Amino acid sequence: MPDSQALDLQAILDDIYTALSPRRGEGKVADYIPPLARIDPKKFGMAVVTIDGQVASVGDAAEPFSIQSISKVFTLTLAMGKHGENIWRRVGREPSGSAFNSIVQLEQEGGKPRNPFINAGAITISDLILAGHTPREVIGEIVRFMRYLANDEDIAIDPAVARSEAATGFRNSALANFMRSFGRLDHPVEHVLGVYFHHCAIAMSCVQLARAGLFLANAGVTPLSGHTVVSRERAKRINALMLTCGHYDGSGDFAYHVGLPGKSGVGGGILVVAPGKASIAVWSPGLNHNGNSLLGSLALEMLAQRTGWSVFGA
Ligand SMILES: NC(=O)CC[C@H](N)C(=O)O
Repeated sequence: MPDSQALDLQAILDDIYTALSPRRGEGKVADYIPPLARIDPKKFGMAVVTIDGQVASVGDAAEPFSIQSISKVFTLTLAMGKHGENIWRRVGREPSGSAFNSIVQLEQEGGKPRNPFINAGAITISDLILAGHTPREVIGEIVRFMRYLANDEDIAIDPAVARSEAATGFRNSALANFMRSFGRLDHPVEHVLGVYFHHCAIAMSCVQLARAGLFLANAGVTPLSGHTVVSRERAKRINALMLTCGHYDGSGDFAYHVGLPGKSGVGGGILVVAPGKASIAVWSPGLNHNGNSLLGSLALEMLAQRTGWSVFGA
């Protein structure tokens, strides 16, 4: 299999774009957050940024979209930075096998979420990063972290999406109150959800997202600045969680077809890490039955086949 230097990534992305063009609009756009329901279902963007600095992109790769649950990779990174391995007292690291917003398992398991990527787990992570801070400070910190990682000051929260999530987030509110009833949140539910809704409402383009994920592909060091974001060990662990839990109850299927650590969001984005090679982001708003981007998953399967980047072998 060729190394990434020898791959014509732009040609690969162009081929994927052409092959999937007739299928644009397939899947179901998330409609429980009203501003997401208004996004053109035919949007499609994809970007690959290699650790040695190559950038390839196609379609709507420069257009910001709501990153939603992809933000959970970055809040997990911040929480690990603040609390280290102690976070595992509060949240598990096993695939849930149930929907991203399920409440059933949470009751059976005493209010301890299965992993940091399902909604209950990410709400717990928001509670952890709130320690000693106001919601406003923490929200600012998360946005600054995204700007720093992507090396791009233009990244911001979409306030309409954040407001809408707060207005319609009955299920998330139920999850948070439920955990609080088990004594599993340290801060007021409104504060925790305020942080959670705002980080889900961050808007980024595929290019910005792929740049932000580079540290996970490069053993914890972002090649954009040369800074160490996390240790090599921690980067591996975050990738492991993305592989096993990043697509909710579709994580096994994603590993089977794509074979790379990835994290999806209901905005239709997916961030994928090819360790030692590249960071990849794709955006196509139509979702499959697990709430993961339908065409995005197909595009990544095609990319993994063409590049030989699967972590399970070329
Ligand atoms: N899967 C997702 O992207 C879900 C995130 C969304 N903000 C929610 O809480 O429902």
